[in-house]
Amino acid sequence: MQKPSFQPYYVKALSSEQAQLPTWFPSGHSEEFQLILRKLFERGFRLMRKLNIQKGNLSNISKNFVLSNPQIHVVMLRRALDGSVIYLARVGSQVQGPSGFMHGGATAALLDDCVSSAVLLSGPFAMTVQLNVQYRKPVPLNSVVVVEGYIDQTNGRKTIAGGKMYHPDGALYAEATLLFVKPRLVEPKM
Ligand SMILES: CCCCCCCCCC(=O)SCCNC(=O)CCNC(=O)[C@H](O)C(C)(C)COP(=O)(O)OP(=O)(O)OC[C@H]1O[C@@H](n2cnc3c(N)ncnc32)[C@H](O)[C@@H]1OP(=O)(O)O
Repeated sequence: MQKPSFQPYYVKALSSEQAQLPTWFPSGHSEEFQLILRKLFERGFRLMRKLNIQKGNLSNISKNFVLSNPQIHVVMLRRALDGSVIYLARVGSQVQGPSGFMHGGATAALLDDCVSSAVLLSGPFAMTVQLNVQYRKPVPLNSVVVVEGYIDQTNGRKTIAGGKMYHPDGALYAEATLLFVKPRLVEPKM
């Protein structure tokens, strides 16, 4: 397998498999998972080029319902330019809502998680208080999606942010607007 011709990206796999990706493709993962990653990268990078992502950087990742879900393999990247976050995700067969398609709640959770990552990696702890999802096209099960999360504006304790979920070829599956609030009193540990 050839590396894509442009670097540098630093990526880390987040999945039920605990092993981390080395700088590039993993050796410790199952063949099936490596194949999934390759497909993700091949198709996802085309879109990332379009989105002008220059550097991916990941740290301080905590496991949660989405990122530790064995049915949702996520590779996460952070765009150095503006701190937006990209999730390349493969949705498994059990994340079903309508027959053959992804559950809308899972779509919302994936969008929330990706946008929350952008918010959390950019500033102080804040929680989602509003999430509005527009579902544009059904997402097939066992497919790869690209999710982008970005911050629109921060005003005091409030942050307005947005997220989009695409087919790797660029077709829009869903988009969301979110409001985050930095809690007044408690700062829960992530
Ligand atoms: C890399 C790792 C990635 C990890 C990703 C994890 C993703 C997880 C994302 C989530 O799912 S978070 C979980 C779901 N969210 C919650 O459970 C939040 C529940 N809400 C709360 O706990 C409280 O609302 C909160 C602590 C966030 C705020 O309470 P506070 O008492 O600190 O604030 P307050 O009630 O004074 O509100 C502050 C401002 O926000 C406004 N506000 C609060 N809730 C609002 C709301 N729902 N809609 C609109 N505005 C709201 C409120 O009106 C006010 O505006 P003003 O300052 O202008 O007066």
